[in-house]
Amino acid sequence: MQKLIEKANVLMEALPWIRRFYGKTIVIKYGGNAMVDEKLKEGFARDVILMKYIGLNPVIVHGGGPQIGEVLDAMGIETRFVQGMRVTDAATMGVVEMVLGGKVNKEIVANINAHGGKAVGLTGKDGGLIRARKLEMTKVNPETLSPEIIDIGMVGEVDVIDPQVIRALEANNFIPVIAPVGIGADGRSYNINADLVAGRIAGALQAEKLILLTDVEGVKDTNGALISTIDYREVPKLIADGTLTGGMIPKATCCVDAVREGVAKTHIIDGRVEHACLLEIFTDKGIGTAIADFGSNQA
Ligand SMILES: Nc1ncnc2c1ncn2[C@@H]1O[C@H](COP(=O)(O)OP(=O)(O)O)[C@@H](O)[C@H]1O
Ligand SMILES: CC(=O)N[C@@H](CCC(=O)OP(=O)(O)O)C(=O)O
Repeated sequence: MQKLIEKANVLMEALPWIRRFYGKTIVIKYGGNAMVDEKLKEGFARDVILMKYIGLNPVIVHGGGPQIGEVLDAMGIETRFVQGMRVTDAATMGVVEMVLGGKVNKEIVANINAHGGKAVGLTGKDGGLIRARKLEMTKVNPETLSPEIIDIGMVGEVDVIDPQVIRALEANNFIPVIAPVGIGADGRSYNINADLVAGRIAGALQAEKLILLTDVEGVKDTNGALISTIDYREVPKLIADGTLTGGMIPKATCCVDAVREGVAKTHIIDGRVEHACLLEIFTDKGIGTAIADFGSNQA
């Protein structure tokens, strides 16, 4: 009997959060282990469906860097990254679009639908969702010490998000699943980092939350301890002092941008944990690192 009461208590813990987030949009960047491990994949699909059934509006933006890498390898096409971005020539762009917009996107859609949801897959081309422009990347020349533009091909950044197609899907109870491929004013496809797309979509939708799933517990301090909350104004300092490095820099920066655009709270959480999204949204303590406006006097 006690066990049953404990189960009821767990459900009751969720009640204030369900009330608070009812009708609200939650943008989730899906990637890493959560997208390859069978058990985690199933758990993610069920989490998203549960969210939808209790009245939240989940919007999924997915990555797929490793999956693109595998296909490029099999085709004998070399790939390299500059400042975390894949150098994307015409042949690579073809593979990116095929893998992200095709295989990866449809697998996620099929997984959600197999568990009772109604997901619809899109790329940024559908409904004019993601208007992109070429990413101008600069690098400091070590000899002249002046910044130089380096050409990394068809890598884009988000110019404008037109959320109309997402609103139309939400209104009809569909779950949008978005591949990070945009279209330029020139009609060409652009390969965009998935975290950046998730951040801008969250901003355009004025989402309640942006959740980035990754393969670490969250943001850690220099001793390796998890930092549970970070005021968004502190992020530049954490980058400058070397607490945040590598792939965590664009993630945290995209959280800061989303907060600036009006997203109430952003989270970097561990996608290796089963039901990570539910634990973040519906429990009092949550998991991972929250980046938001916690007030400027917070450490
Ligand atoms: N302060 C930090 N806390 C946690 N991870 C960090 C930190 N600084 C750098 N990292 C690195 O950032 C990585 C996450 O970024 P990335 O590999 O790009 O994630 P993903 O592939 O999930 O998009 C972690 O695996 C870790 O190596
Ligand atoms: C420009 C650029 O690097 N685009 C990424 C898009 C996919 C992505 O972001 O996937 P992850 O989230 O799994 O890294 C790429 O080509 O890998």
